[in-house]
Amino acid sequence: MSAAEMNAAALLSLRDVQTGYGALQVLWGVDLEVMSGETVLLLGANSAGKSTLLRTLIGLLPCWRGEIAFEGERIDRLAPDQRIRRGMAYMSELGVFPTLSIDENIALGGYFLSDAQIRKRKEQLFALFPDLAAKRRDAAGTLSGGQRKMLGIAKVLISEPKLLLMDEPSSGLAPVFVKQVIEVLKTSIGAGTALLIAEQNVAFLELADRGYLIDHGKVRLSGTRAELEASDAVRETYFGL
Ligand SMILES: Nc1ncnc2c1ncn2[C@@H]1O[C@H](COP(=O)(O)OP(=O)(O)OP(=O)(O)O)[C@@H](O)[C@H]1O
Repeated sequence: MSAAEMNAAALLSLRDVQTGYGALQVLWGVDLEVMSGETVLLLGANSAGKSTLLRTLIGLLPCWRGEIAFEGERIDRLAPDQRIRRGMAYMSELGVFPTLSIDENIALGGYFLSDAQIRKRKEQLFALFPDLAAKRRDAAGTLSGGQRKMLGIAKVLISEPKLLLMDEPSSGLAPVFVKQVIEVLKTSIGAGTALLIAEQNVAFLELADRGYLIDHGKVRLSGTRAELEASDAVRETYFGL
């Protein structure tokens, strides 16, 4: 069965995805789905393969075997920009260009939109992120770690993606900023945007409809938020219990 046939209603559907770096195989056959508007958490210990999976989904790494379908169509041979034009967006752990201004960083996220669309979306985003609006001409490198994450989020939201892939939005942040990022994601993500978030921080479970636990490049467990919260495997991975 192809990835698209597995669940025709899924926004994103993966079947037997395998990849790695040179001789090192990291993903060993991942099956996963994200439905429209859903928030899905990708949990897993260090080196489990979460970042590798997100890079493969956006096309920064080739898919060695298996299939990736987006809105029912194979995308695993498309270049990243073609995937972005179809409605995917990717926020890496770094997220922003420190030497460019806040304004320029946000505009970059919408590089394929018209100037008029960029202007309109920027004003909507600045209304959502007043801290960024106040500093819009300043270099992104002058922002605090928490504000940089907000900018990274604003930058990927400008294109109003159907699916936003986020790699560890909590990385490098103090707990107080992690809470802020979670709040911003709650309030700024529209119903039309599905999220797939790779995280080590279980606090993100509060955002999730469902999640997957990745272990050594395979899905060890999947379930609803409540099922993951109650899971011994998740507890073992995150709290060593
Ligand atoms: N550019 C690379 N070249 C070679 N090996 C890599 C590269 N990036 C990651 N790896 C290896 O791939 C494996 C999975 O790493 P990955 O970054 O996907 O894990 P992760 O689950 O995202 O972990 P973390 O939470 O620590 O980022 C690790 O063994 C890592 O050393």
